[in-house]
Amino acid sequence: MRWFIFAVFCHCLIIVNSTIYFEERGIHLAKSSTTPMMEQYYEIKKQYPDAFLFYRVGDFYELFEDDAVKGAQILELTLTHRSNKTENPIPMAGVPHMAVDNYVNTLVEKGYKVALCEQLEDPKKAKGMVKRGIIQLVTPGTMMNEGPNDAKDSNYLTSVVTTKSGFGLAYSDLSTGEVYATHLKDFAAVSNELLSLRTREVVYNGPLSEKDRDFMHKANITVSEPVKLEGEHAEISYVEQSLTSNAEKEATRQLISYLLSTQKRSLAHLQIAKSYEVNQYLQMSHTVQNNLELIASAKTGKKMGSLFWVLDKTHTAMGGRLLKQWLARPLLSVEEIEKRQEMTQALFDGYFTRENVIDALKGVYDLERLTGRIAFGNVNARELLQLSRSLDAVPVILEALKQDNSPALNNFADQIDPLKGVAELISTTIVKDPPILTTEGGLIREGVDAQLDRYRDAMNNGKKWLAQMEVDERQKTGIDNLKVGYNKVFGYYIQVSNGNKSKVPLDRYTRKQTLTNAERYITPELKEHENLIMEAQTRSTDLEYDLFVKLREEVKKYIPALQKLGNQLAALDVYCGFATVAEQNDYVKPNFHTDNQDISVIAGRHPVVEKVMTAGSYIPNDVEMDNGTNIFLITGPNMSGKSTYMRQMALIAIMAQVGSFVPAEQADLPIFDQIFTRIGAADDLISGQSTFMVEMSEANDALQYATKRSLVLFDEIGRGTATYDGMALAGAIVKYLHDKVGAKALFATHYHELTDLEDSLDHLKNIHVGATEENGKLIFLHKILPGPADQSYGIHVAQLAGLPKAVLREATKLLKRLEAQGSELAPASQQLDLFNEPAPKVEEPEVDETSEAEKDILDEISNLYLADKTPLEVMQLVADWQKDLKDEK
Ligand SMILES: Nc1ncnc2c1ncn2[C@@H]1O[C@H](COP(=O)(O)OP(=O)(O)OP(=O)(O)O)[C@@H](O)[C@H]1O
Repeated sequence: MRWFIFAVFCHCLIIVNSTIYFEERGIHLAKSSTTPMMEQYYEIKKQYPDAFLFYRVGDFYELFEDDAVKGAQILELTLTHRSNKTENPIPMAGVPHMAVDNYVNTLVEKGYKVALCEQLEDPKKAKGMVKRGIIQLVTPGTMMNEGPNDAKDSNYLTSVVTTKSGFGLAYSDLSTGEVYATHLKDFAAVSNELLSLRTREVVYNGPLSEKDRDFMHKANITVSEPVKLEGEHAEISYVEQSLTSNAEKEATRQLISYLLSTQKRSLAHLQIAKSYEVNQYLQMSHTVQNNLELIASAKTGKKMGSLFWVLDKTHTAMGGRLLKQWLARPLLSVEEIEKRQEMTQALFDGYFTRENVIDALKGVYDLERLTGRIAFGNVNARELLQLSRSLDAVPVILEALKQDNSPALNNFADQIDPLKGVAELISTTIVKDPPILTTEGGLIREGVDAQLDRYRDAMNNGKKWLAQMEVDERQKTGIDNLKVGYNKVFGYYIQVSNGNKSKVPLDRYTRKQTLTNAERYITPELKEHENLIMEAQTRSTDLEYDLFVKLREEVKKYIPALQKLGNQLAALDVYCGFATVAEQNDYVKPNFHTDNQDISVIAGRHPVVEKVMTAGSYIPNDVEMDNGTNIFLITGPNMSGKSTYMRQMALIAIMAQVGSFVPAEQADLPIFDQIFTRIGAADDLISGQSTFMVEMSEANDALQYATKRSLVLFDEIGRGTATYDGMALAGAIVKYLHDKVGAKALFATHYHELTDLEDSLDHLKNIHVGATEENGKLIFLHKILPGPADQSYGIHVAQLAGLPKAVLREATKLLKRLEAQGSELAPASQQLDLFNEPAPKVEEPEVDETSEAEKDILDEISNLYLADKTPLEVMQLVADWQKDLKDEK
């Protein structure tokens, strides 16, 4: 903090007289409007026109011109001018170099890029202008510092290339070095992938239409130009080695080229790209994932209330990130799912094993990101120690896994290399509690390097000599409180309080500094020893840094092994979490069958809804879709639990295919290939479509792309338009799903007329959510029952919501009248046949039965200004109205 205040103070001095500041550093301001320093600045800025240029001057990074104006506003910096002498002063703002990360994060979080320009030589040794250059371009997709983001979030940079047959797409999280590549047919698939990955930045080689640009802007994705790199790059050939598709290779090369050119260093942690196909996993569009609230609540955008919130019992950031990846890409292969299930089951059964593993995992740091920092060259000694402590936890984990009698756990342990050598190397080199800075010594243990030990001896001897000098000088001078001290400006000195000044032997002592209460002196001997100590200190600090770098380089060799270990521990963390959640929430292991698409879930629950309710109050429900039933048409009052029931089915399917246990007493499931939803009124703000348009496009997606192996959830389709339109569309959609698609579908509706479809559609079954009326009050049973609902209770729900009584009375009257007219106009059978014939033209119903007297009274009431009346007058008025009404009858 003190340093920070000092730095800010210094910067103020610069602002007061920047000319002195620059001249002190040997930067002479030219009389003309452009100085050599500014010329250098403009030269560098020219290469990075779309980035904020942070230009290092001494202890500050300076922003100039527009960057300064804009930066000062965003970062709340003081905007000043570089020189008040020139006619056109240059706007300038600065940030202390020690605090630069925060400022860079803020800008990059907002979608900007930052070019960090460093002094590439020691300003004191520089002849003329200090050499400067860009050491890194920080962009939204390459940000490594943990900003406000959760450590459990990945930060992806995605590269997209257009090819003859479609698109190649590759993405990477620079902090962990993971790389994935795929190829896609159309831009819609690309957009969906970008949104699902929550990518922050896309490097794209093709032209963008106005619409696509708008999409990127709304989705908060920064679009960057590809960079062509000269020459061969080991990283590129390493990463792309296992790719076969040209589109994927091209996208990967473009990705790595961009990373290398922005980071300006070798990136030894980039991993071999993993090729994937979107249809290798259970496919869900970004909207479906959002609607089902897999990672975040749709309302708040926060973790709480999502499936991730329920399932995330991980203890490492790596585990959290992996769980998110798994939830977005559930598996299709029963074999692979069952492998995950075996691990979950074994940890579920082995309580003590799990507890021991979890205890050890709590001591494991983010190995994936630590390895990233090692490769990047910005790891410090404390982080290396974190790595070694994490590695110390591995033997404990292995012992726990090996002692368990589960073959799955034993096998898992056999695959793990604890990298003991790395842990030992670090812990025997680095001291127990090293400083954050790597350049000021105090990092390396004694006994590691003989030369370093010699320097340290020299320093210690020197210090001993100083202590002895203090004793000797006290004796010689008779000054009891004489002290030998040290400060950064004057070095070692002898301090004598003012009261003893007269005893100072001025023939030997030279006065150096006067304080209020004391004087400070030096002697030639003192300076001689100071030189010896200082030299030993500088040399030992330099040597320590070299030894540290050597250690870092040594650890670098283990990066692939460390990444593999990080992955294994992350998976183990997720399995332990699955087992814990299953135990705490009473989940069961689902079974899969691949010969048919029958669903049998006994006493299923919604994992999130049950979690926010008081224990035991959630009513479990079955989903039995067999014997050729493909569609459940669900009716029932609002608020009874239709949506919950449908979502519950989808979440159970996803949890099952991820390898988790599920909230049910028993679950026998098929493998779903895709999930489609049309749920609620979650407006799709990114596509800029109207609510009804979104509703129809989502319905269209399902009708076009769903297969017999898909799960479709349609909630109140058609309600976004006029009743008959909506009903007609809903009916037609059900029929199409039934006749042409054959997917498993849950279809909730308020159009009771649709329930008659059961008679004509063999694979459709009516079910409803039970409710009863007691003393005029609606009681929700939340229980799924066979057959259609008898009425919709909409008005009861409106009553629960507290609508004015007058509205409820009027609605009830209208309803009765409409029901009566409905049966007159079209007998039930005819109404239900709506989908085979054009909608009957309905005469506007006559709804106004109010008598003249009633109308007059209502008029009077609405115009009555109560503040003008006394209570007695009001009573009189009411009596008059009663009389009028009686008279009319
Ligand atoms: N099985 C259940 N057990 C207990 N409570 C439930 C159950 N299902 C739903 N609920 C409760 O009822 C509320 C409303 O459920 P839901 O939104 O699913 O109703 P809905 O029938 O879809 O309503 P609408 O037709 O108005 O959309 C839930 O938020 C939950 O509190």
